[in-house]
Amino acid sequence: MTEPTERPEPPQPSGLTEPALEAVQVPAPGDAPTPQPPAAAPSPAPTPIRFPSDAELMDGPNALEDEDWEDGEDGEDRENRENSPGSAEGGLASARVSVQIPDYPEDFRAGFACFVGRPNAGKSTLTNALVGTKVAITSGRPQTTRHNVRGVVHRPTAQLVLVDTPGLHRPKTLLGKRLNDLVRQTLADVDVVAMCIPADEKVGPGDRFIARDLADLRTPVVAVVTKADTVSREALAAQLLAVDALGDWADIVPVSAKSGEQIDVLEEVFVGHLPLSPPLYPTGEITDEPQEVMIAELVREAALEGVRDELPHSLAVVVDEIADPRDTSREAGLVKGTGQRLQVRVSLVVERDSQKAIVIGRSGARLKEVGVRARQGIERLLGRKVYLDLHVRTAKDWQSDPKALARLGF
Ligand SMILES: Nc1nc2c(ncn2[C@@H]2O[C@H](COP(=O)(O)OP(=O)(O)OP(=O)(O)O)[C@@H](O)[C@H]2O)c(=O)[nH]1
Repeated sequence: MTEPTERPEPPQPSGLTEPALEAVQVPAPGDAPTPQPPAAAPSPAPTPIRFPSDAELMDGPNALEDEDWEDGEDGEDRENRENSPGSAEGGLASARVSVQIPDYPEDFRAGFACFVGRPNAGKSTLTNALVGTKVAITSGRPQTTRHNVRGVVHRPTAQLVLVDTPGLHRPKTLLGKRLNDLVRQTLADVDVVAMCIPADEKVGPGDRFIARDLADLRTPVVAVVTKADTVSREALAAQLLAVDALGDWADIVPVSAKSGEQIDVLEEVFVGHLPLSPPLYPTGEITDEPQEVMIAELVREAALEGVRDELPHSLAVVVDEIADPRDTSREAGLVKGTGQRLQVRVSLVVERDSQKAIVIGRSGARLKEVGVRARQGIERLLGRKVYLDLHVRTAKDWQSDPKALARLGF
């Protein structure tokens, strides 16, 4: 997976190919080109080169503004001009400039925002609401987010890259500790952090734990009171006061990702903290998560629908193989009778056999439902028909086994 804190190389704005001014070459007087006779021809007496006087140079055309000096100019013409003896242009002929006109405004801002907050605070839903499409998985079960899913919000004057993190929490397992480290690493490197606190739950020890952690951070932190639609105006006002007392915030914004209320305000607040920068992602790109991660997340989301509390922590999903029948270079390993469907093989890894039974369900009924739901999401994501093959495996206590964690991509 791409490191969440990595600032990607800004993409080349379309139509621009050379860095500004890189191509400028103004030769020194001694560099005036000397005509070379053809190798085989008898050497005529060399034409003496007269370097123009200062007055001639001042009167002559300014090579940097010379309109005739277009890229389309025929090479022969150029050579003739360069070689024309005594010409003032001969001395300055190779002076050339390429000017870049950026296709984004001068005051364009771009950068990263990161959500933190206790599990289930609404971070993934908020990411999706800001991006305007589903890029992060959500579920009613805590800790469904394991990866830094990025969504990119494109606006005419700004680009906001959202980094969704697992919730910071008191670690109980090795996985828990690694997740916390991952979050801290991310926070130090983004332009603005948003701490999510749900409107419908009292500020508690979990929030205080995170707020304390954020206090040492140099990055500005905005408090976001999520799920504002779930409470009355009075209750929301009381929650805003409680959140205000919790830390030293750059801003406090109540939002509802469900109704869309105040999402635009939050966006504006985030953009205000971003540096002046060219766009970081090409227009239209909304996430840089690898396709396989998106597929695995869709399967995990489908598998977590309606299961008991313990499972979300114990379930990992890995894409084992993606085989395309349209790829004529491969024949082996394709399932016959599935037509041109992309064949996606995925493993659902649990910690105990009892969990395996839950995921599979009676006579495989649950797994079948998971497959149908996940396949629909994957087909929407990829824009083509998919044959989805799900396998459930047990890897005993994988959350506390460093080798198993590495194999599962943590
Ligand atoms: N009514 C309402 N529910 C919301 C809102 N935002 C999120 N939820 C619900 O809250 C639950 C948790 O939302 P998520 O976005 O998965 O929360 P999260 O913070 O990403 O959770 P973790 O991945 O566990 O850290 C889901 O059931 C959402 O549907 C909102 O604005 N209004």
